[in-house]
Amino acid sequence: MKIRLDQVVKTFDTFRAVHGVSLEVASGELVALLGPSGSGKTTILRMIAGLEFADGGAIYFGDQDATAIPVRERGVGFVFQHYALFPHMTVGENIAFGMKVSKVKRSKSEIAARVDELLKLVRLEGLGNRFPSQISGGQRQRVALARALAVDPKVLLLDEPFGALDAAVRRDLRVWLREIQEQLGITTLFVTHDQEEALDLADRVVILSEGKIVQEGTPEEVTRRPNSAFVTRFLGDTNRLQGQVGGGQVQLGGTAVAAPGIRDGKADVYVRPADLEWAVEGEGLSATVTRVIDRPDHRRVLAKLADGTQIELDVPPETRVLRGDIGVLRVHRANIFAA
Ligand SMILES: Nc1ncnc2c1ncn2[C@@H]1O[C@H](COP(=O)(O)OP(=O)(O)OP(=O)(O)O)[C@@H](O)[C@H]1O
Repeated sequence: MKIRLDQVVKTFDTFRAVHGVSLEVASGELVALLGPSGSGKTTILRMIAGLEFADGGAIYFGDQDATAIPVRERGVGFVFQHYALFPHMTVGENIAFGMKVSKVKRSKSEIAARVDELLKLVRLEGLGNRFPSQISGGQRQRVALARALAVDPKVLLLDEPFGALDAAVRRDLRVWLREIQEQLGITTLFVTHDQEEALDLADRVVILSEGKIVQEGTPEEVTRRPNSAFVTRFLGDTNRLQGQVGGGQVQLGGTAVAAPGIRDGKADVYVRPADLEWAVEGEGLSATVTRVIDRPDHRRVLAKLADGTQIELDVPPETRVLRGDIGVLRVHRANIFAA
């Protein structure tokens, strides 16, 4: 099922939370809505589900205007971060709940067979008789997904479903969710404020700020070609340097970095920590190391340029670098915006 939003607007009292958002999610696609807190992600999802009404624009399910489709008939499965399971029901009963209240009548044995099938799909075979308090947080979110999938939704809406879980469990669940989504081919919208999660999971990422879409594209497009300083900063750690563009290049400490399509004049040059190289001598920006932080797969070096600018760069874990060392930084890649 394809979903299309056309110039959707939502205002709460006098506050406009969503400003004319247009968006298309192809059938079977997994799209992440990514943005800082308050950017309107949840409001957009709730409007698609029919839990909130748009006060401008339109939402289409396939070619049909969604306002004409009652919430229960939209065929939407929802999983929220805090969409608690019914605590007094077993895992199996939780999964069966939607089927029992659905307009589509199923026999007891049909429901039991479907519950078994879903338990297998979410890899919780044998746990059907446990209560939610007797399983882990990650397992509970898998039950929540099975419950959402029980009634064969055409669209799956996930609102920070792994938000409350620890980092390692989140990563496992991401891989698992992607596999299930591909297996079922179900159109999915996933809300998150976690860049890594969005980039890992999605076919396409839609970045929101203050109720507006500021960029959308594949993970590769948005990471390699962010269209603004906001997107560049939001997608990950970055350094900001001042530069002067001339003839399609910007000069940084004696090295030229390509600045295609940027008009001559002052520019902000954003450089990710991994796109800087540390050298003891040679051409580059002179810097003094102020701190070294060891991380599992690299060393993060904090350094100061001659003009006092603080810089962060990542070097391989075995690099010999100490606080107080003086060297040079070379820029390998940058995102440049006219200032
Ligand atoms: N029922 C409501 N009444 C008034 N304002 C609301 C209501 N729901 C949301 N808002 C406001 O609309 C804006 C967008 O909220 P929304 O929950 O959609 O953002 P979000 O991007 O999902 O944020 P988060 O990541 O924190 O969940 C916020 O400023 C929020 O305070």
